[in-house]
Amino acid sequence: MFPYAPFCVFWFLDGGKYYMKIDNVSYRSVWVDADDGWSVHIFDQTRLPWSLDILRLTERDQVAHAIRSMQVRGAPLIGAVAAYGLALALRCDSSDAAMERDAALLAATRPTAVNLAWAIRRMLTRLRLTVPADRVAAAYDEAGRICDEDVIQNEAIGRQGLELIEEIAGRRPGPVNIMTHCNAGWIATVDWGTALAPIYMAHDRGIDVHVWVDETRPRNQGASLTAWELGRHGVKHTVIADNAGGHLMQHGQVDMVIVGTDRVTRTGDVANKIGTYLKALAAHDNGVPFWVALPSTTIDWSISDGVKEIPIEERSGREVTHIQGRDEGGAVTAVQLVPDGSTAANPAFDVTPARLVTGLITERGRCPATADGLCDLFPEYV
Ligand SMILES: CSC[C@@H](O)[C@@H](O)C(=O)COP(=O)(O)O
Repeated sequence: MFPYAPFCVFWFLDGGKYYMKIDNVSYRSVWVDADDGWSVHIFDQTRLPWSLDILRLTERDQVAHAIRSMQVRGAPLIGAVAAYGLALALRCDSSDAAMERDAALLAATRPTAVNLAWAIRRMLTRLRLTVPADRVAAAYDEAGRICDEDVIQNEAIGRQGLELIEEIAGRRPGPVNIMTHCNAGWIATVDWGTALAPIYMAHDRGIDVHVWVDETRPRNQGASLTAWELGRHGVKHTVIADNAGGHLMQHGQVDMVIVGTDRVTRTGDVANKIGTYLKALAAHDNGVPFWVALPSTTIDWSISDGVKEIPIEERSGREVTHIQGRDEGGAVTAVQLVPDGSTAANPAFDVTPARLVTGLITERGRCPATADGLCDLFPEYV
């Protein structure tokens, strides 16, 4: 068995079909192999920005491992990859019992991003109505639809957010300075991204945008993924220590903040990567607009109190005690930051209360982070 293919540009898609381009080759963040028609491909995000490796996933357990270890990450993308994981599992056993077991296993790989549970639920809704003999084909079809819809939604989010950037750019000369936290770009979704989609659109339309990229300790998704994405696309950006945000806001160097999210309550509370709450507090204190970009698949309509009800993932303390980087010889290595014997706590997400959120940018439009605001855009869920 040869589950991992080294990076090679074998998945060439007709130019311009997808937004994400790496060295002029168009990609999505997850795809089914064109030759065998069933194996699932992702970029190994634990290797970025140092190396661009494609992983070929052929079994349920490889998918579960990829999600847990954050080879794939970002709320919409883990939902899409888990959907394909169920398709892979059904290739081995498409009985009712196996399907329910495999779905539960995949849904439990990470707790906070609600897109994961949503995608598995959606797969089961269709597959429970499908006879076992037809389930594999139905599963690939449904996973493909989830991916296609994610792309459409993110592009729409981009258009909605673009209006905000255009409005700032029209007010005065000079760059529009946008701060973001973690990575909510195309590598966190199937394509486009959520928080970064408006930024890419603004850049492509010739608007002068500059992004303050929070490094996003402990796993540094900002420094390693957002900076990489923006750099590939030619978007001006500056990586900052997470603690620098408040200072920059106090000195008028931030026009707006846009972040993604892993789960939004029906009342507009926002769970996102740890540290987002502190950015929202600083933005509130300095009158800086704080926007959250999300597809509706990230809304958890069943809960109202984010602080009490959103499960917060606790990850290994080693992500705090150690840091990975490239040494001067070019080797990627991890080094210890803390004294021997010091322990570390690592809550991976926090909740920003709705009162600190200027508004939500969704595929259906922008709205206040309130139950009424969400209800106006998505009346069918209420
Ligand atoms: C479009 S991705 C939105 C969020 O999922 C993102 O901001 C985030 O917090 C990702 O966390 P991660 O732990 O890297 O999966």
